[in-house]
Amino acid sequence: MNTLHSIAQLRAALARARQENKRISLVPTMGNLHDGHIALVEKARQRTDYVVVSIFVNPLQFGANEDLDSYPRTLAEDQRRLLDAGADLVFAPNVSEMYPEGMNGHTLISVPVVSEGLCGASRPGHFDGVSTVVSKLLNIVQPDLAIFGEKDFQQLAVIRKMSQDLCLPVQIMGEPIVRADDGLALSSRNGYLNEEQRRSAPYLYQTLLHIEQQLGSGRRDFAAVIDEARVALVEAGFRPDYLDLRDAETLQPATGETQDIVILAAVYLGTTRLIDNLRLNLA
Ligand SMILES: Nc1ncnc2c1ncn2[C@@H]1O[C@H](COP(=O)(O)OP(=O)(O)OP(=O)(O)O)[C@@H](O)[C@H]1O
Ligand SMILES: CC(C)(CO)[C@@H](O)C(=O)[O-]
Ligand code: BAL
Repeated sequence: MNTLHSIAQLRAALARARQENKRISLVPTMGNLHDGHIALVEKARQRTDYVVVSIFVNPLQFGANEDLDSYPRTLAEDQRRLLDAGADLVFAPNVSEMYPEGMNGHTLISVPVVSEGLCGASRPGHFDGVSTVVSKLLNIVQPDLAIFGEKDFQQLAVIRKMSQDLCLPVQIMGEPIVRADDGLALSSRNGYLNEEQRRSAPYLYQTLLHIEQQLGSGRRDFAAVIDEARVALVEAGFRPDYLDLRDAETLQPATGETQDIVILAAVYLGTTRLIDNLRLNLA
């Protein structure tokens, strides 16, 4: 397994794989890999012959007051995990390789509607940064398949729409959330939590399960169900950013008619922002 830092080297390596008629997949990440990332790599290995994992902490998707500088960068450990997981190639460019003329004035990909609201409202410009870097990575690697986690539910919806609207010749696949034994969705940012916060954190998923149970038992007063859950989160020490019921396909607010629902949440625990979601069918 090679780690390459330049686009030119990567393209040369991929040309060789293509000559051998290999089907290529891409798993885009920001590194600090955990079992959630490894599940994506394993799916990529099952589906394709040649797995590329990108590791790039993309400054374009971070807001001015966010954790770009403190985001964990653990390339050596990530390489060990990817070797064990059977990845073929790691692409770990630095910022100047991806943005040689800087980020000011760089072309932006902006996906309307689906990137507005939720994380898009709390993190202005975030999804333009994600869409832009993902489209660059897809153009650089030109994979047959690209795999993303459903933990970043809105991100996956944004990437699917971008890919469809721009006729990108790639299959976009989403993979289920991998959780710790206590239910907390794995995330690099869990590493920011102190011991006490880490003990409280699974309550977020328990809250989603409770909402699912309420809806499953027939409640349709969505606003009240959400308000009760929000109060419970606050009482448990969380600061909710959003907690919402959406149509899982369109991400528009769920109505009494919506069957395919996703409960979407972003909360702060101390200064750490956690996201999670749960999809359910009310048919
Ligand atoms: N627990 C998880 N289960 C499945 N996929 C995941 C999980 N966590 C992250 N992913 C996916 O891995 C890919 C890379 O995500 P990223 O490197 O940002 O990891 P992360 O742990 O979500 O980090 P962050 O804390 O920044 O959200 C994304 O497609 C993301 O949805
Ligand atoms: C898709 C991604 C790698 C783009 O930087 C990032 O948003 C992430 O890790 O989910
Ligand atoms: N996991 C999505 C990347 C981000 O939060 O910036």
